[in-house]
Amino acid sequence: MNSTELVKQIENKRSFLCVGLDTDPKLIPSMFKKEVDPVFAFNKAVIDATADFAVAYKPNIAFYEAFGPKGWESLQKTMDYIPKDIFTIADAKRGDIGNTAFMYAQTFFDPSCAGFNFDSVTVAPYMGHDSVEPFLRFEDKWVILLALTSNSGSHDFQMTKSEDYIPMYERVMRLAQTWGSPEEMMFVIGATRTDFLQKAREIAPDNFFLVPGVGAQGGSLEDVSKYAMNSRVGLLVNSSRGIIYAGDNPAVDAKREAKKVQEEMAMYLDEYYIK
Ligand SMILES: O=c1ccn([C@@H]2O[C@H](COP(=O)(O)O)[C@@H](O)[C@H]2O)c(=O)[nH]1
Repeated sequence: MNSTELVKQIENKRSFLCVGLDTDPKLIPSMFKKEVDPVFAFNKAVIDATADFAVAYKPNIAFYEAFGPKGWESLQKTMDYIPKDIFTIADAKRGDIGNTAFMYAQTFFDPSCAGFNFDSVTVAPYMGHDSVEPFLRFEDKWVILLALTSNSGSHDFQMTKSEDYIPMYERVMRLAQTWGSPEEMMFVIGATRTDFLQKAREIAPDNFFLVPGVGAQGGSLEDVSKYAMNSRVGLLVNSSRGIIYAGDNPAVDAKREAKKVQEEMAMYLDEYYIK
């Protein structure tokens, strides 16, 4: 999916919500446990309940690969079920030397390999340009590079400053913009980093940001919208647990939560989105 299609979808749905499919078999409500594939049955119910309010789905790959072939199969069925006009993110946080990185890219982008056809994959920048470039070889696919993450450990490396006083996350964002255009590269900026949202937008004015950390992690949707929206919206805000585990019945509970977030987003689009 290209950025024009993504922005159009955001405008039509008045939403920049990404629903995280972090499906933990232990947390699936009992009504799904009798199904042949409880993970897929649950995801299907969540997708049915939230597709009107979401512009993206983000299965976190850890929740699927932990269960081997069965998990990969649940992921494949989930991907096949997601409506084709909705953006998809493989939250895999990959990163390795070039030839290995290309294999990872094929895994998620080339349907003739593992069968997946994700729009994007999250990538760790630590190994540098040749570990990211293989993901950029695929047309209309996106790299989502970790920049300033939502966890407390983000201080350990991402905030450290070199002799020129530039924090690591800023160096990553500036250099990575020389590797790929805003049409193929997004950055992960945690919603919990309110104090840096404005700075991140200053560093990368045109890139989309994938923003995890609202909902269960407590980040403010209003601050994200106020400080990081750009003239093409430029935001995909993720909520996983806050939506998918909102109650025992996704058709009611996940729907209610997704609708609530979408309505708040529509308000912020009115207030902060200046084309
Ligand atoms: O900085 C980051 C990068 C990725 N994540 C991922 O996003 C979701 C958040 O889930 P919630 O349940 O809404 O907290 C999850 O898949 C994380 O691995 C992140 O939280 N922070």
